[in-house]
Amino acid sequence: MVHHQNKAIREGDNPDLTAERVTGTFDTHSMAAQIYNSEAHARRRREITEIIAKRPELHDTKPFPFMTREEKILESSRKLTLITKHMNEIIEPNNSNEMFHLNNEVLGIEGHPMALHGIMFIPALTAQASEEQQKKWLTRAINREIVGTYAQTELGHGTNLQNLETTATYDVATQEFVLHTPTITGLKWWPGNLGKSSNYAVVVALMFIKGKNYGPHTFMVPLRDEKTHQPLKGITIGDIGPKIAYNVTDNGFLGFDHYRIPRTNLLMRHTRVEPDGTYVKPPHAKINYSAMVHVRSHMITGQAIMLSYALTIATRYSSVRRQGQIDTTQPEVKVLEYQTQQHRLFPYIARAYAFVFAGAETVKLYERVLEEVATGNVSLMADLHALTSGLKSVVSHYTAQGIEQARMACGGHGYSQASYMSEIFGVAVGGCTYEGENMVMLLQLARYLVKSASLVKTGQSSKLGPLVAYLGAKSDSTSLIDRTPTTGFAEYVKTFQHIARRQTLKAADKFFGLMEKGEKRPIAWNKSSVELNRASRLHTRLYIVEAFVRRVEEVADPRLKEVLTDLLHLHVNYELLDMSTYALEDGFVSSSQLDYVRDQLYFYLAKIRPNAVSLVDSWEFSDQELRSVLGRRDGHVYENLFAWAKASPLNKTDVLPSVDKYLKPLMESARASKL
Ligand SMILES: CCCCC/C=C\C/C=C\C/C=C\CCC(=O)SCCNC(=O)CCNC(=O)[C@H](O)C(C)(C)COP(=O)(O)OP(=O)(O)OC[C@H]1O[C@@H](n2cnc3c(N)ncnc32)[C@H](O)[C@@H]1OP(=O)(O)O
Ligand SMILES: Cc1cc2nc3c(=O)[nH]c(=O)nc-3n(C[C@H](O)[C@H](O)[C@H](O)COP(=O)(O)OP(=O)(O)OC[C@H]3O[C@@H](n4cnc5c(N)ncnc54)[C@H](O)[C@@H]3O)c2cc1C
Repeated sequence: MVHHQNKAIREGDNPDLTAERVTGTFDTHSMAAQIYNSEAHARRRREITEIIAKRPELHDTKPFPFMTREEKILESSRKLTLITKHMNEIIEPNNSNEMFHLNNEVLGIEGHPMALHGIMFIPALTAQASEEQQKKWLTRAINREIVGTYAQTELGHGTNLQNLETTATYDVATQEFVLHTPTITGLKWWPGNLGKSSNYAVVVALMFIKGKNYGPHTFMVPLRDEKTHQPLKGITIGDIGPKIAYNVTDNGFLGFDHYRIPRTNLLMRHTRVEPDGTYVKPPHAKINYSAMVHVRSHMITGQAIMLSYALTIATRYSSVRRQGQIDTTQPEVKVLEYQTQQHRLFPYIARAYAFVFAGAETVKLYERVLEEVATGNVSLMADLHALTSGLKSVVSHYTAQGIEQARMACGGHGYSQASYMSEIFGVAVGGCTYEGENMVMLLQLARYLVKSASLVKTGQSSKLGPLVAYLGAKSDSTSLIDRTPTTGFAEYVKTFQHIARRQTLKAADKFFGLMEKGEKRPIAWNKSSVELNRASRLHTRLYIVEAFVRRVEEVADPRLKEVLTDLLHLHVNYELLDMSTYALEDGFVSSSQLDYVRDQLYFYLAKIRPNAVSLVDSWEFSDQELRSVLGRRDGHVYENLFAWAKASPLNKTDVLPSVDKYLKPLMESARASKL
């Protein structure tokens, strides 16, 4: 038996797809270890996939697109119950990476009744509840004795937390907080699983003590009776209705009518209210925003995975779809042979790898900050906030763009729900909004960049943190791309640094200049905000390139290193062309240098071509996880598209009741009137 580098090869597969896999130059299991950050985890993912494959009760009973929302929620609850019961037979206890994979395989990306329980409720309790409170609630939450969510956003306010309307007013006499929703716009609106599933929530409300507003604080709030699941008195609660996607999750609304909770339900790890109403300040004003930072840190990887779903589907399908000829004397080609198709897909494959490498670094930094904050050291919170704000915005933006490109690359069949592209897009694009609207989060990073620019301008560059140290460096007068015998990545990094530095300093100049001319700070900020956000994007894209370079430098296996180096070449050339306006503006890069960059790009599209399928196979998504007829591992697309269509609920009968009721009489009366 021949041992291929690509471990997805099986007998009986579509030969067009097998031919792609045979040309792969690297071991896909080893690449999976890069993607998932360790050989052990990549192996465990495969083991979990195998266990699930052998348990039909954990499989979808029919394709998701054929289910109603209610059916999907029922089906998801059934499987959630099973995996809760058999968790220890499938994954290692409390291993969040394994849990993430188990959920994606069994429950899928459309959410489930305990999605927010794991993503935000438990992280909020872990970071913000005191030890005593954790003893009371955290263990019960981890055991799934109670189900919770994170209720912050309201109908009228999501971004501007200072103007939330839900109030928590301390009553010294009873030592209780009184939660109240004063208006319709003060209703909590959007929290995942709030509508129907959760019986508790970490609620964010403005805290008032003796008439003074202390701003947003987090409270543990019971919402429903633990036995009957009926809403408790004083609570109005429900589902907000269907969304673009993610409809298995019951995003909800919630109102309070003078609803009382004990003083000790204020989450008190970092902040306290004494029985007499004395307020004890936290060590950092935004310490209670930790659940948001948790999601922002982890969603970089989550987004990379969704982008890779779409790219896996489109790249496999492009290898079995034959349409048209390049050489008219030859048979029809696989659509992946077209340079335009490669240009549509391969730069996004490179981005998906870049994002997952950046995501791994972010999670590491997050874990470090979490540990430090637990001991009272808040020094890295601002850096983490700036980094994750930029990354969540840039990565979710390009993920959505990439998924849409992948859908279009599948032609007509990409528009069918059999491709699953619309759901992947719908779920992923939510990431541009949740956890901070992208523009808003870029502006958060811009605050950090402007402060850093001030240090540079006042000769204090030595005080710059490592993520922005390049802002204080001196630039070469022109880029050395194509001017040195072997143009390496260092030249590209220097060019990206130059572009990001120039835009940051320019945007900061504009902002400070407007203030010097007499504009008030917030007005000057608003008038500079498009330029500021450009700086934030460039800074973040520089970080992503650097993370990619760091990873490639670490790789020892020469075959992996070669293909990852090819991907990195593709990435830096594509990125530079995409931001060439900035590079051309001050003549740092000339148009002849851009011609070189373009040639490099085409060279690497062609070089990557034989490895394209192996690069997407390396993500090791099972068919169950992808839920896409077009993206099937075996490449047998056409017969399965036909089977899928035949299974459509509309095809259960030959004549629909709507035809009997309306169309037949309509046609009959039209015919009769002609007589
Ligand atoms: C785990 C796996 C994940 C995979 C995910 C997969 C699928 C997920 C599916 C579904 C979605 C799941 C969850 C979504 C849940 C939500 O959406 S929860 C709601 C999220 N809401 C937001 O993100 C709101 C956005 N707004 C804000 O964060 C804040 O309002 C703000 C814009 C940051 C401003 O805050 P405010 O208190 O008004 O700030 P102020 O102007 O007073 O001060 C600004 C200074 O504060 C610093 N700062 C802000 N935040 C932080 C922070 N977190 N850490 C450190 N510092 C922070 C900021 O830098 C400013 O500092 P200056 O020094 O003054 O510049
Ligand atoms: C799928 C999904 C799941 C969610 N899950 C949860 C959840 O579990 N819990 C929860 O509490 N919330 C949740 N949310 C809510 C989400 O966090 C908010 O919708 C998000 O933070 C954006 O806030 P907003 O809706 O108020 O947008 P808005 O702030 O109203 O944004 C509208 C526009 O105004 C702009 N804008 C607003 N403020 C500024 C500013 N200061 N400067 C410049 N431009 C600005 C924005 O850029 C945007 O273009 C979820 C949302 C979605 C879509």
